[in-house]
Formats: sequence, structure tokens, C-alpha cells
Amino acid sequence: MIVCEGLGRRYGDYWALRYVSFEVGRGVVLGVLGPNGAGKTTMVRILTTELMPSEGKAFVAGFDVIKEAEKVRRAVAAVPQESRPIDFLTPYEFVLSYLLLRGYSLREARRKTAEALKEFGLWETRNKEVDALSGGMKRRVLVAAVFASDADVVFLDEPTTGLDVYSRRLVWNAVSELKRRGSTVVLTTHYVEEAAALSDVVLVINKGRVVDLAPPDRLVEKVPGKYVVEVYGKDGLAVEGGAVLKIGDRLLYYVDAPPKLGEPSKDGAKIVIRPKSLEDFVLFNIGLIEEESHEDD
Ligand SMILES: Nc1ncnc2c1ncn2[C@@H]1O[C@H](COP(=O)(O)OP(=O)(O)OP(=O)(O)O)[C@@H](O)[C@H]1O
Repeated sequence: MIVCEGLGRRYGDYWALRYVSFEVGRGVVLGVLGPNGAGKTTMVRILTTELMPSEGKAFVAGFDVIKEAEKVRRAVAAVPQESRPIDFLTPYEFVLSYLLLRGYSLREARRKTAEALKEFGLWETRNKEVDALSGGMKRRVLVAAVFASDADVVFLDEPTTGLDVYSRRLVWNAVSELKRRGSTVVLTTHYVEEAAALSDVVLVINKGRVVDLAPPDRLVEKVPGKYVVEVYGKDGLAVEGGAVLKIGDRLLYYVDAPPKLGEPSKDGAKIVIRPKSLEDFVLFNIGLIEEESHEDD
């Protein structure tokens, strides 16, 4: 469903994305993780034909994003980063017009609009102006429209940023339902646990380059040890063996077995023992790719 071959995008002499190659099939949820500025939105904008790549190729739903942009647009639906529905429409009017523009008959568009608004807890507010809705509800209106569109490939760029726990779960349900219907979903997020819970495959990017692409469990397996002992505080205990990460005043020890802990230290050092997770893969790997020199660009 999505194929990238050496995809790259530069702004002046700065490569926001480079050498990105991967392939994902139908009905797959692809989580995209990476720090601020990693190139996630740049990649999504290229795959939704909003932005031209500077090098490489990409195919979405079998169509070339450069040569067959129109066909790609018909096959995809997207909730872009920080997007808002049109303010002066109501949720009902927004979702309905979105579906009509995508070619649904009025009868079918009405049916699907009602279904999606109910699914996203927007039925009661369907006739209120979008302008009068909260930020989280506006976001739900967008996700509802995309959800109703039955597109082959759905792009959700940080769809849950700023959403309360209930709204977030609604979006999570939508991702699972889209997958069940056979859509491929590209989900960029800063919530690592969200990517772990929803994704079949996770693409980790940093400084425009692919760090890894694998199912979440496989990425977690790559983290050393089995448990993480997080020690916070100036005089916390030192844990023997295993890899150590230092993040500010916090030390993370990656060990095979949880250590037996004595009394907590007097200065209030905090100790947490937890199983390793996808977040640890990200912590270990982000920052390992050095800034490239621009000599060969
Ligand atoms: N129009 C532009 N002109 C110049 N540089 C740009 C432009 N758009 C993006 N960039 C740069 O490209 C890099 C990648 O940006 P991008 O928005 O893709 O990152 P991101 O991973 O989506 O980040 P975030 O998590 O903060 O949304 C950044 O360094 C950004 O400053």
C-alpha cells in the first residue's frame, strides 16, 4: 500500500528527510515515532501529495505520488498536524460536505455522516458551529470525517495531541476499526505507548533518517536487559551490571533481573522498577545519528 524508495526532501542545503525506504501492506497500522523535527510531517506531506520530494520515489495505493498525484489524493484521507475543521460549518455539515466532495451520493453521505458523528460522541453537538466547540471536539470532527471516508490509506498526524483520555480512546477505536475494514493507517505520534498499543509496525526516524522499522515487540527486544531500574535523585543507589542511560538527574539501568532494594536513601532518591518498553528503544536510539555534513549534498 505504501512504498518509499530513497525518499528525500531538502530545504536549501538542509535535508529534512533522506534515504527513506520502506514498504507496508494493506490493513497495516504504521506508527511513526521520532523527536521534534525528525521529518515525520515532511514524510506524511510527501505521501499525501502536499509536498514534492527532492529525491527518490513513493507509491501510495499503487500510485506514484509525483506522476499520479490525483489518483493518490482519491485513495487517501488525512488529518494533517494541527488542522481544524472549517469554523463556520457545523460538525454535520463538515462531515457531510467532506463525503460529498469525495464522491458519495447525498443519501449515502447522510447515512455515513450520522454513523461517524455517533461513533465519535458528536451527535448531540452536530448542529453547533465548529467555532463554538472545544479544541478536542474539533479534532474529533476531523477524525470522524476521515473515518467515514473509507479511504484505502489514512494518515493521522499527531491526532491525539491535546485530547482528553476519553477522546483519545475514541481515536484509538477508530484506528482499530479502520484496520479491521482493511485500510492502511499511518499514525504519527509522540505518545510512545499509543504507537506500541496500536501499531503493527513502527517506523522510528531521527534527523530525517530511518532508525528502524519493525513490529513494536521486536524493537523492545533490541533493548538490553529485561527490566529498567529508574533512579532519580542525587544520591540514588547504583545498580550493578547492564547498560545505563543518563537523562539529566535520572539514571536508567537495564538489567536482567530486578535488584533487591535496601532502604531508600535519605535525600529522597526515587526508584522505580518496570519492564522495558518501546519508550526505552526510542531513548536508546534517538540521538545516535550524527548531523550529516553537507559536503556531498
Ligand atoms: N518549509 C520549511 N522550510 C524549511 N525547513 C522546514 C520546512 N518545513 C519543515 N522544515 C524542517 O524540516 C525538519 C523536519 O520537520 P517536520 O515538520 O517534518 O518534523 P516532525 O518530525 O514532524 O516534527 P514535530 O514532531 O515537531 O511535528 C525540521 O528541521 C523543520 O524545521
